[in-house]
Amino acid sequence: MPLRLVLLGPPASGKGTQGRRIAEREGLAYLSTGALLREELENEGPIAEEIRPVLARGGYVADDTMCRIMEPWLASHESAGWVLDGFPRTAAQDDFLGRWLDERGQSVDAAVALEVPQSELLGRIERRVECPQCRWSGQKSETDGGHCPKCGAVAGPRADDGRENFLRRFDEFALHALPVIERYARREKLIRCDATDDIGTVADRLARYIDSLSSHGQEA
Ligand SMILES: Nc1ncnc2c1ncn2[C@@H]1O[C@H](COP(=O)(O)OP(=O)(O)O)[C@@H](O)[C@H]1O
Repeated sequence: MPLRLVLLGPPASGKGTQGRRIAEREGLAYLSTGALLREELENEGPIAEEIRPVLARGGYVADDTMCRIMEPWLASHESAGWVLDGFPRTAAQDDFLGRWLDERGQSVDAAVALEVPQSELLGRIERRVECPQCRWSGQKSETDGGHCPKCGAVAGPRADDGRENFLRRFDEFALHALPVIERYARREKLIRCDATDDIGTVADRLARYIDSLSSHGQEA
């Protein structure tokens, strides 16, 4: 059975960095909804006007819109394993995902909650850059003199990574996404992972959790 994972955690907790590593290691597809939305903005796609003010103020995009975006992606990855970074972020999105998978006899195998104190997150946000070409994202210190380590394009700060925007996103996380984390805890599908250490240490920790998932069902 392909592995289906969701990554949960506050802004800058490392969902993108760790999500890509997990996907690469396990041979899974990876989707960042945040990157998808930023691409939509840059390409002036059909929902660009709707989402522009929402992203600018650090709010969450409407559930209906998010589910409409997710449906074709899920459909085109129906028989694949995947790592979702940024979805579901609300109870309604979690209901949608659960229904969609259930109709196909599938389910989320585990949710990984990356835990980092808020004081550390703010520092990470201030140092974060993203590549406009391949959407690699990481700390400025990981770039090659400002160039993306993956494709070489010039990486720069995200427009939504100011302090005020971060604080609003953090509030949205506490209000909407924490209850989703609690849902997975009640379903006994939650892996809580201390994500304060360096990238390699957190990646090794996650790899151990995921290995034990694959070999013992959900008993990680
Ligand atoms: N599932 C979602 N539901 C609502 N809004 C979303 C969702 N995924 C992404 N977004 C929007 O995209 C923004 C950026 O997301 P992301 O790149 O994951 O950054 P972060 O996790 O640092 O907030 C969010 O602040 C929100 O406005």
